[in-house]
Amino acid sequence: MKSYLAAAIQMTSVPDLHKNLAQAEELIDLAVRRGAELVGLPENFSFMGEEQDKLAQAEAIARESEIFIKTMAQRYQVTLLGGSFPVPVSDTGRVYNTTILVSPSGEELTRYNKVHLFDVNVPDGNTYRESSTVVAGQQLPPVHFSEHLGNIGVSICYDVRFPELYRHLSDKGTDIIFIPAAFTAFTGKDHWQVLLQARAIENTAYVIAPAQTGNNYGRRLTHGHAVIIDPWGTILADAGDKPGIAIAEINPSRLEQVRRQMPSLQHRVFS
Ligand SMILES: O=C(O)CNC(=O)[C@H](CS)NC(=O)CCC(=O)C(=O)O
Repeated sequence: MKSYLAAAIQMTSVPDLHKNLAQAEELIDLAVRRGAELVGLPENFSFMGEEQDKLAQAEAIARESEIFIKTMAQRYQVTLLGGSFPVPVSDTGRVYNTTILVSPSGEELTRYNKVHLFDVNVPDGNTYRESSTVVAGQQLPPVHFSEHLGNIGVSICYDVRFPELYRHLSDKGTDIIFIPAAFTAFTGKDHWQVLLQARAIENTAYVIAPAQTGNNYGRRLTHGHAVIIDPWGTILADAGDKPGIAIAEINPSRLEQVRRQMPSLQHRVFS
């Protein structure tokens, strides 16, 4: 594993596929011009809108999102996480909430369907029923083993509240955890940073968390603050609340140093 720059992209995705893909390419271009070799897009990067609109356009969103991710990875010669996008599940009328990691040659390295669905009545009065349109994934997320970039584990948004998923990634040797998200503004202000730092600290791993921000559609407000966090829990970069990027160095000697200073993974009793 070498030292390199990684970027977490922050977007305000709207109910317009082509607008979102154009915004995503601009931000990938920015990240690459600043030297990033590993880049992540947020959850639902290619479409944020009413659930019924998303379902109606799911075939096109799925097809174009996947082509877009592979084309961008090749065009910009980066390893790219396609945050998440809907993928129709036959005979259900619903979709998976899916993320893929793609190599600079356009090859799919890993694929994961979000396991934990956001069915929550948020105290601000908004109700979320992700399971009404999304089929839950049935498999733990995969880890991609990379000689150059380190071992990369993936997850999506609401997963961040379930530490057992990350302990699984950690057991598989994960050095870098992706957590692309579209956190609500209401929960995000109190929980987002704390949860991300906890996942980084308890697994002594880097966390790369691309995010949605601002007013996506209707009354949907997302929290922003795409971040990159080091294995000590220090926030290395924060994209604030406007579309943009958080960019920071992923450094194997820092990883090794923190794992030496805080060997908690070696002190587990119940494993
Ligand atoms: O809403 C959309 O348009 C797209 N879908 C999402 O943004 C997903 C599923 S509803 N959001 C989350 O999982 C938020 C979790 C969260 O905010 C928390 O855990 O507090």
